[in-house]
Amino acid sequence: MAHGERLGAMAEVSRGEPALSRREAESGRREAGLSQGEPVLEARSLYRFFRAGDEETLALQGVSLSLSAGEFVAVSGPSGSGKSTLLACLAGLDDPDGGTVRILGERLSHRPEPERARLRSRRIGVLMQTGNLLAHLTLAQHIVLCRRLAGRPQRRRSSVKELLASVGLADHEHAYPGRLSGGEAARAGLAVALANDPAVLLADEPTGELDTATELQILALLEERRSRGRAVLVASHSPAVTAAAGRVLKLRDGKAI
Ligand SMILES: Nc1ncnc2c1ncn2[C@@H]1O[C@H](COP(=O)(O)OP(=O)(O)OP(=O)(O)O)[C@@H](O)[C@H]1O
Repeated sequence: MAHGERLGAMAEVSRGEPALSRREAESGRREAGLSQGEPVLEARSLYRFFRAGDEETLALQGVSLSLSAGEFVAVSGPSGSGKSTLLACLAGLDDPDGGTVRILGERLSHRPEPERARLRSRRIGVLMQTGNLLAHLTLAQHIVLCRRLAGRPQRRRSSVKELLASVGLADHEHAYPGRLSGGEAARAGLAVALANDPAVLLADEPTGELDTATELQILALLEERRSRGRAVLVASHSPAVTAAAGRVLKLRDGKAI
């Protein structure tokens, strides 16, 4: 069984629901307004330098990539190779010193922060290793807040529950992050990143602190996103992540190798 199929089967077991049929996957893509293979995120010749006194770090040196609907790509490379810097530029959390990032054809880089934030909130989900949740908000409040910030009209109240159920947290609508286990917090962070059903999910070491079983659960959920025609990019040191991805972008010293 191919790794993707194994992850799909795991998702099925973990949620007690059948794996997606081809028709369901196609309908997911249509809902998102994406066609299979359509370029969703494009980065051209990204450069990022950091200066501290006389020291200059060349964190990214001309990295290009294209991520399409229905793709799961891993970014791997040794510590300091530029993975987090790349993800931050792709998410519009940081601005590259050179090169461009486009999301669904619209330029994200070199725009004022409020415009980048607007595009990010509507089209990109961001998942980090930790720090995805605010201590004083329940999981339902996180999701409602993300939708409001994206200017989305409130959907049915049940849609919050459905989203939480999709990551196995149906009964945690009113839970605060402090009450969650590490695995639950990781899945809750994923639900929040998916609150606006983004075309692209960018995840930076999302499984770094998780045990193997929880890592596989998260990977199964990412694979399900991919199979629904969304794009997924994960920066990670984990061999399980690179094995789950359809393609791996390797970085060394800020360059794609
Ligand atoms: N804000 C910053 N100021 C100065 N240097 C930075 C900054 N952010 C990153 N760097 C440097 O840029 C290089 C790339 O860092 P980055 O965090 O992107 O690597 P990474 O591959 O994600 O590493 P890790 O796997 O350890 O998270 C490193 O040399 C790092 O020290």
